[in-house]
Amino acid sequence: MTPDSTPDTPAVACTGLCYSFGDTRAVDGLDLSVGEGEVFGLLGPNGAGKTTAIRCITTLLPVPAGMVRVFGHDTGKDRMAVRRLLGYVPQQLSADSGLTGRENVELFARVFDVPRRERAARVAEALEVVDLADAADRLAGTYSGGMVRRLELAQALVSAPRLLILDEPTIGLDPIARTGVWDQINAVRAATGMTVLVTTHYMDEADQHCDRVGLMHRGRIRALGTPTELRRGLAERQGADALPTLEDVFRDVAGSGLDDQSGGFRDVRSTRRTANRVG
Ligand SMILES: Nc1ncnc2c1ncn2[C@@H]1O[C@H](COP(=O)(O)OP(=O)(O)OP(=O)(O)O)[C@@H](O)[C@H]1O
Repeated sequence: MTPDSTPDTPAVACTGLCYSFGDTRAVDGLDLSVGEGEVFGLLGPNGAGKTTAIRCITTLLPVPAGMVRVFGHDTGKDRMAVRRLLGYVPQQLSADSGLTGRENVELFARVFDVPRRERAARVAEALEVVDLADAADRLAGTYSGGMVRRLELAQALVSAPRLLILDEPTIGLDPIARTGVWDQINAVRAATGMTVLVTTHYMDEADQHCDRVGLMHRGRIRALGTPTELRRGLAERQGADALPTLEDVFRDVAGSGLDDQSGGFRDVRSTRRTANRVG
């Protein structure tokens, strides 16, 4: 616990967060609270503002309007304290193909100030957790897309963060590799009680793995709850017998906006970005 936090202090609290790129209002008054120990899914189409919000939470972007706190620390005033508490797996490639898996994780251990004496053991442990111990001394450039994603997870985990933030961790992976990545995330969470904030386009994954989800559209959360609450809520509003899917819920919330310039759930843009990333 930090000096500013109590057992009820949320892992992440955004209040009225706004961020613009020129005339584009990427995040538009975002209110969000993620409880400690939750797996929270931030969902939405391309351009909804998910990555921008995540970058504000991770302190990579400033917070020009509103407030963001991580375990009670103001990201504007206490940037280093926030950074020490979190592990971040960005959409862009963060592993170096010219280094071995172990060397990649060692690099992160040094950057995140893992004490020198503990470093080798912590690196080995992180690689073991993501099931890469046997491949640890191979060049990352020889890894499959799923292995690269798991290596990036090990990089984020080596500093033993209290909050793990993953931006589209499974996009572009085949279904077996997607399951593998989620297995590792769930295993770590079960072992450590760590809070997980994840963005994804895959509604089925959010439904299966997230305790709560926030459906984001045009810079704001438009619906919030457990996947089952949101699906039951729509069934009641529609008087439907069968339970709708989360994707149905999102279409109901976002309406025709999904078909405009913001893109659709499976917009090719992100897939292409990831194909480049792991290629
Ligand atoms: N560096 C930038 N410069 C200008 N506009 C940007 C920049 N980054 C994002 N935007 C714009 O801000 C809006 C929100 O983008 P953001 O990447 O946060 O959305 P997203 O929900 O993460 O989408 P995706 O799923 O494609 O990653 C979009 O309209 C996008 O075009």
